[in-house]
Amino acid sequence: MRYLTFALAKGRLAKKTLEILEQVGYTCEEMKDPDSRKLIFVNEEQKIKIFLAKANDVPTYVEYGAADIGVVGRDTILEEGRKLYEVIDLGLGKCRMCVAGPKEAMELLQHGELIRVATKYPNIAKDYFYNKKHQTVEIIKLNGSIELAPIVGLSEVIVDIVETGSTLRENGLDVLEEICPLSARMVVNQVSMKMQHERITRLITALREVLAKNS
Ligand SMILES: Nc1ncnc2c1ncn2[C@@H]1O[C@H](COP(=O)(O)OP(=O)(O)OP(=O)(O)O)[C@@H](O)[C@H]1O
Ligand SMILES: O=P(O)(O)OC[C@H]1O[C@H](OP(=O)(O)OP(=O)(O)O)[C@H](O)[C@@H]1O
Repeated sequence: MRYLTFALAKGRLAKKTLEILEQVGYTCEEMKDPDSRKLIFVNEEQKIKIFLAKANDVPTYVEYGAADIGVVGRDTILEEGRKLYEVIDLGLGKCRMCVAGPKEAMELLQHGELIRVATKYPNIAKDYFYNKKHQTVEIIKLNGSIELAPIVGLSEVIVDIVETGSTLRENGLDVLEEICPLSARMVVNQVSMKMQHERITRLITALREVLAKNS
């Protein structure tokens, strides 16, 4: 039997993803060693390999077939726009993609003014403003602490993830528009879906049962 290779997003989603995989019977004890610098883990008996990668890179590994399966936030899937099958919503890491800013910026949005939008997600922001709202904006790509941008005058609004809303609140910003809900998804390489169809289908069914039991 061929190995089934998983690419998981490291960071926030990793621990819970591993717990869910464990519930469907896939385990990698070695991964639990916090001091390990090893990048890929193999379970010879179960014929699986698991590696953790930077979230943005997970769709790339899956599209090219370096991983058969990936687990990553929907934000990353939308931003990367890779060719893959999104097969299951794992319900982890629930949050929302929003346009946010100071209250006063609402008027600029409503009047379709040429505003500056700072974001870690330029493709999602472009799709939202250009295709859905037909509003011309200037997109400014940042890599973190996005909420700073309207405070220091880099942009009028931001497009970013909102979970509890505390970061916005503590910085005097508000959600101005909601773009879409987000959560972690399992994605599958298009060729693997055909070549390992039975095994992947069995995994999806087992995951559905675990998620139903957990809910
Ligand atoms: N409060 C939150 N902030 C950011 N991401 C969240 C939050 N809640 C859930 N998520 C989900 O968790 C995923 C991973 O978040 P994480 O912060 O670990 O990665 P990242 O933002 O890509 O990492 P980095 O800070 O290295 O750029 C996000 O892509 C998103 O789907
Ligand atoms: O609604 P909240 O619960 O406050 O969560 C949202 C915040 O968390 C994320 O930032 P992250 O912690 O990933 O740091 P970053 O700004 O460096 O990306 C996101 O970009 C928001 O800033």
